[in-house]
Amino acid sequence: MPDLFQPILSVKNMSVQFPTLSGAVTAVKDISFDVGREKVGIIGESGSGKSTTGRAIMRLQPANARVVAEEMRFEEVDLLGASEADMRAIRGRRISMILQDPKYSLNPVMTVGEQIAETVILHERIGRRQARQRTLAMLERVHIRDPERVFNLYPHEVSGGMGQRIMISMMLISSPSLIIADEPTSALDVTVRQHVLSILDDLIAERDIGLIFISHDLNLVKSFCDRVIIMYAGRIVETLEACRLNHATHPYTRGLLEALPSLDHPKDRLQVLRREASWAEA
Ligand SMILES: Nc1ncnc2c1ncn2[C@@H]1O[C@H](COP(=O)(O)OP(=O)(O)OP(=O)(O)O)[C@@H](O)[C@H]1O
Repeated sequence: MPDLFQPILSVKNMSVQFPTLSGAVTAVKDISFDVGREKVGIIGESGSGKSTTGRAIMRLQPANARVVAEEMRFEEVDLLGASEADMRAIRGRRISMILQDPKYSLNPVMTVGEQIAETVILHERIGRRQARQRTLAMLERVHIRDPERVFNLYPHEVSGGMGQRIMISMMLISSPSLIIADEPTSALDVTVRQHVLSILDDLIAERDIGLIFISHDLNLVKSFCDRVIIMYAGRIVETLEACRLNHATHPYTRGLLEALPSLDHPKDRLQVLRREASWAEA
């Protein structure tokens, strides 16, 4: 039985810089956080450094990016010192990433079933017949009603919601301990989104997986995650239990909460979000 409170991932004082023609851009500034077997949301407006954080953990940042940290540890692995071969063994097998649009993550010229089966064959070195059985079972697990038929479909033949369920099955079939989901449902409409999220929720609870859920949707993160990290201009300004989000003290988080539309208390005008340069400083 895994220790639910033991961090799977520990990041200490991580910064990420990109050289640009007009000088270095520090996209992530000195951030520290842990993730256990829990759902941690990372929230912040566009450009606040959420995706850069996710990619740096996977070591998938562009070649010119500079990542520095005091520590980046995933289970027993020192992510800072790991070789590219070590990372290839970790990506997809022990840490998986679910991105916004399955269209761009799935191979367009392979059926979805073949792609999932390939993943199992690659990671577990099992035979084709066994991989096919595992794939069909996993498709069923993400509530795909006719897995034999869906196995033979190409990515362009599936809807957005089904595509995302296929991605989830592909990312979970190798039983990772950490999943990084970057805006996984923002391309879906509300009812499909709820369905996809409840499937993801069941699977990660059943397997004690840690989840980093990157989003700009405060309401969604509030209801779906256990803890929320709020980023502003590359910094973590506040970390809270999701159920305590309404008691947030940082003025940026308060601004985000106050900008949410509410049916109970309709507002004539939405507030303009307050921003201060000092929040992005140490
Ligand atoms: N390859 C790059 N070169 C230069 N700057 C970059 C690069 N990638 C990201 N940045 C900059 O880093 C900052 C953080 O970007 P990032 O994509 O992590 O933000 P984000 O919070 O995920 O935003 P969004 O919600 O729009 O995806 C931005 O200012 C962005 O312009």
